[in-house]
Amino acid sequence: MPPPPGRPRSPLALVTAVMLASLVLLALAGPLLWGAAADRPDPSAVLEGPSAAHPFGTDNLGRDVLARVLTATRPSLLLALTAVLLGAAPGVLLGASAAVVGPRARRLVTALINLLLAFPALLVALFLAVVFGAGAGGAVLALAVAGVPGFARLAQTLAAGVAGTDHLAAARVLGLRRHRLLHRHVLPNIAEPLLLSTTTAAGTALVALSGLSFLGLGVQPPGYDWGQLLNQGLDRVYAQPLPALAPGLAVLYAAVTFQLLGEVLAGGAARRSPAPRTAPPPTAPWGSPRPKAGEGPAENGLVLQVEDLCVELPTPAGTIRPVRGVSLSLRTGEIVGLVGESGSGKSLTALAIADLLPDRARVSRRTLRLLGADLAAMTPKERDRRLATGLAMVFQNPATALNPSLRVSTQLTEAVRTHRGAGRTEAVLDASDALRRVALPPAVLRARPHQLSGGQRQRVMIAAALMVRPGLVIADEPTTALDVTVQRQITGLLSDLRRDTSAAVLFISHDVALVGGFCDRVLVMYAGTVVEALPADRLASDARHPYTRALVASVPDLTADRDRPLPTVPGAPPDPLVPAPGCAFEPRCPRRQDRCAEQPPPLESLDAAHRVACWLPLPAEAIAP
Ligand SMILES: Nc1ncnc2c1ncn2[C@@H]1O[C@H](COP(=O)(O)OP(=O)(O)OP(=O)(O)O)[C@@H](O)[C@H]1O
Repeated sequence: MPPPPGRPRSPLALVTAVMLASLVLLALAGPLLWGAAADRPDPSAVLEGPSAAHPFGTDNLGRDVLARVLTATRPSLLLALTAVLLGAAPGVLLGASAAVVGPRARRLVTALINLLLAFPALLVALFLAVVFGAGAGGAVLALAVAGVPGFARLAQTLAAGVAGTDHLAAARVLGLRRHRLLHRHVLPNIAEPLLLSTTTAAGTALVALSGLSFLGLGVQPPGYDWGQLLNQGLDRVYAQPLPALAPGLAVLYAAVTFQLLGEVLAGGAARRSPAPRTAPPPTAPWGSPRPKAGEGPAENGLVLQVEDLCVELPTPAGTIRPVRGVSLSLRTGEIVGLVGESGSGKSLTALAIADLLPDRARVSRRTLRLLGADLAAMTPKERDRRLATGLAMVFQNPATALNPSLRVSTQLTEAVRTHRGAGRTEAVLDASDALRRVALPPAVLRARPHQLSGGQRQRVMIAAALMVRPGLVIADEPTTALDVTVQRQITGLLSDLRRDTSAAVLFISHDVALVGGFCDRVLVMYAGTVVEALPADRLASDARHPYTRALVASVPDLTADRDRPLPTVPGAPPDPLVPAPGCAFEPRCPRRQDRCAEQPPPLESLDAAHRVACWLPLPAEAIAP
């Protein structure tokens, strides 16, 4: 338990360390030092009270009680720890599995845990101890089984937190199998709190085990543990309290030690802070060319084809339709921006394409083709495989998109090892090449995410995307959490990725200026639909939808009067629970007419490259250059 640098070791930690060390020493040395005295009967000193020779008296065979208590440290601790570990292992596996199994199995696991928790653990332990028969083995097994539901519930709750993280979503996109998701991504991230609980549970198990021995259900003579010594001492507790007090104090001492250990470990975990950050290196040019992207051939150059994508989500207030008939397509080597205000449905569109929406979401689409393959017609397994090899996601927050417990090398190599069957050395060489392409030194392979800056982490995410050689990269606000200089570096990297691998990039952002300067085409989303699609270089000068125009106008430029508030799109986005019968932008639109409130406008072509969904699009000449 090393304290964080510069912090004094707390007195509690010191006391705990001393208590723990004394217990360990006693457990190791007790039988050697006092074992003989503990087992040596002395008919001349039967049931004696405290004396200089026997500070805690003797038992009914004249054996020294103190020697027996000290010798019993080892079996008492070993049995308690065994019971905890035997209960924790299946409990944790059962609970944590809920984060990686399908919805039906998850419901089953939850129901099973709820059912098991309905029975009080102590009663279960007592009942099972009777069923298994009196003895140390039966008592340990009974306590282990009784402890399973508690560990399962704890692991389930902790794993639910990991289940919603971007790094698990990213690992799912990579198509990792369930057992790998479990032992690589879920268990390492819940290990710390589980360890803390196991420590405190060891104290509880010790008391419970002593209780069972005390009741005659645990360790049987000639073996003995603290509970059994307590039982023997209790017969004469009124006449001579010390023989009963000694094992009682030992149980208390060990239980308090485990409790304190849990407290100290928890305090240490809370204090542990990320390592100092280092500045990202400047963007370097790409190295040697990579093989072209994607596993399958793009159909007519089309990497992604989505038609009429709809998402429905049940919420406590009612069902919402945050994505309503989105159609989009991306060609090889194309960077397409998806822009819109917060809540317009950009992320849900991306998640629906990547099959990463929560189970309760209902998704429908007329067409969903990735690299020529019809995802909608595939079995879930085939779809997972196609998505894993054809699509890579780069998430907004690189801090959560990388698994904090794994080294960068593991995170980069696991997908290629899984899907391409690449050997470890080949995968590591590939990973170091991918890092070089995002201008990170190979030393980063040994780092854990918290040792990297935000920009470096996002580079690692892009390197991970490079590793699977995807045909399509979906980058969901990948630069939002980064400063402007690093933003430019990251968009530069994505451009290079497109150039060198021909991957198509769907770049999601609410930053119209960024998208206009970096993408080939832009799709503008409002209230779950695409309202305008046009070449990026025409965004600033040729947008025809009043909403797009308002978005563009809200971007400050260097000539903006700094004394005046920045322009915003007037009004608020519509309530997703109350869909408008007509154009969703109508209440905020300066050009609205009766028809706009009655009928939703279709997305119609203005020219070969420009489509707009508006009954009254702005005329070209009305727009300032
Ligand atoms: N898991 C969810 N459950 C219920 N509603 C959700 C869920 N995820 C998103 N929504 C709602 O769906 C709508 C669209 O959300 P989405 O995240 O796609 O928007 P966005 O355009 O990506 O916004 P942002 O730029 O803020 O990420 C919002 O109204 C949001 O509140």
